Amino acid sequence: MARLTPQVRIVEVGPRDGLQSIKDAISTETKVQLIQRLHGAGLRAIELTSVVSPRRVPQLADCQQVLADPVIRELLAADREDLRLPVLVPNTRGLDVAISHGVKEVAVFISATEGFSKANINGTVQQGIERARRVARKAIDSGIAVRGYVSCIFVDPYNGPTEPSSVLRCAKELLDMGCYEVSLGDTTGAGTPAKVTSLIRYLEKGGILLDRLAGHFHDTHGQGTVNVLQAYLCGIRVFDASAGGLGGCPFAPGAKGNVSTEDLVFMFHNAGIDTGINLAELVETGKWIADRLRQPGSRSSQSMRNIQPRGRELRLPAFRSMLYMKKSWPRPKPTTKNIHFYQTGDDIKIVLNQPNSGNALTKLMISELIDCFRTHNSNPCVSRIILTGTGRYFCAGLDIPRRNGITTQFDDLMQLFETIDQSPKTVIACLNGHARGAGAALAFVCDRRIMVKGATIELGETRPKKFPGLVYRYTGLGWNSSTSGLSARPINGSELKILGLVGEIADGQEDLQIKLEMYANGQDVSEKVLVPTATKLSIERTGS
Ligand SMILES: CC(C)(COP(=O)([O-])OP(=O)([O-])OC[C@H]1O[C@@H](n2cnc3c(N)ncnc32)[C@H](O)[C@@H]1OP(=O)([O-])[O-])[C@@H](O)C(=O)NCCC(=O)NCCSC(=O)C[C@@](C)(O)CC(=O)[O-]
Repeated sequence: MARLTPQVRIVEVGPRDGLQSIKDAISTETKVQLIQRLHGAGLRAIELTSVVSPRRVPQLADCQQVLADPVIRELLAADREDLRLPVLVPNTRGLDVAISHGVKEVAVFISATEGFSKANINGTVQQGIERARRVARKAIDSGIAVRGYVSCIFVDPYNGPTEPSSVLRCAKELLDMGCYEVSLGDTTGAGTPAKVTSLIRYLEKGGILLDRLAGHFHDTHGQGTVNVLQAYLCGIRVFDASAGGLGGCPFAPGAKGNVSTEDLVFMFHNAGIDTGINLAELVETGKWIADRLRQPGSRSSQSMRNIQPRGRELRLPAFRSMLYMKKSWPRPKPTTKNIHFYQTGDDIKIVLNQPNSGNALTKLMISELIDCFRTHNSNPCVSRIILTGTGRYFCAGLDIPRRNGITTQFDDLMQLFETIDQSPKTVIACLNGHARGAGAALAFVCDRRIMVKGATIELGETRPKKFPGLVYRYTGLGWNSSTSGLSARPINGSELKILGLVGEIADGQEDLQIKLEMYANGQDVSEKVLVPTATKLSIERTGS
């Protein structure tokens, strides 16, 4: 059995499936721009068009102009393994046209059912298989990759329910003829999660490997995303989708658009599963094309138009916990010497990286942190910001060079605290080690805290001035006898947990990462740590 990875690959079919059944003429320029924007949003598999009978699909009659456009030619010429730009072809004639434009991948398509096969390609299922085999043979001989579709996996619009054995037969034929992957087309959108599970299990038992399958769900009954989720849970990792939820086959009456790419990306990112796609740019593109074609667009783009990006309102904790798995934190983002930052899904992790000085905050570090928070505070695709450090300290306080007084640094620090406090995201301090003075206040400015066992927090002040004063403001605690004792001594995690100031205590650094992920996923979150933000309280300087 193939080893399953959490990552998914999304194949954007908007420029072909999304547009093919739209009646009003769409200019070649708009089609090219759509492809360009999708590529710009991070999509790395885009079905460009189809080379089919222009009488049958008039909307794509300009396929050759699309392929000959300089923008598309440049994309096709790019020698990049991570970029797949298939073109749908029904026969070797279509393949020849595709090859003449430098296309490196084609998609062949057959139906599992006779009624749709006749309507779609004017031939039987068997004739469709033979045509596809001729295309695949010639393509592979010419060094062109071939992807395959099986349509009507659940229901045929003319014949009714589909026999799973026909789907199995077609999938096997496509793989045998050399398709590297078979996309299962729920052409009519009749699928439900139960049907999805049952068919995938059936195909698996029939000898088809899950990593050779993709899901292609239409959203006729609003089941698109839930079918994708179900297929994901069954082990499928490749999904076709269309920006703006456009689409449908002109030969499948009643069928609606493909599941929208924005909704899939939104769902996967909320589950901590990276797609490599920039959701904000994708939403813009989905809105742009839907508006141009006077279509309603995807649910995600409709809701994200009016977003008040209070991170936690965008989260779907149930999905996150259903799909819980250990995350990787890939690709260090442009980073400075002092601060590293990483992104996975909708989470940003900021790591203070000056372990030799206990991550004490220099003027430069404070300004870098302010920039970093400002950038992510305004990004609607980020839900949580996690602040942590390397070494024995989370943060040992302020690093004040002799020649500078504390005053300028304190002003900067206040600005940082204000920026964090006013962040619309959920900010979690993940205390990898001790926090002292300004470092302790930094932890308390965050919405939530988790810490490693053995770490302590020490404000280093005995009077409600400066850092203790800030802490009481940010946490909403009053200066009373039970909390005033926090100021003068190192306090351990257990004590802070009793006071409701820390959500979780981890047994070690590895456990801290696991607890962080579970905590961020909304698992076992105590309401006690959802402290009120200080923006409701006035932030005053409490002394210098
Ligand atoms: C399959 C054929 C070509 C058979 O076509 P045919 O009707 O059997 O007759 P033909 O082979 O003699 O060709 C008919 C006309 O098409 C021309 N022709 C023939 N081939 C080409 C070509 N490659 N490029 C451009 N033109 C072509 C050919 O020259 C002739 O022109 P005419 O003499 O009428 O002026 C035709 O029925 C056809 O093009 N059907 C369109 C199929 C289609 O695009 N369907 C939608 C895509 S499939 C889909 O949506 C499902 C999927 C993949 O998304 C997954 C899912 O959701 O399930």
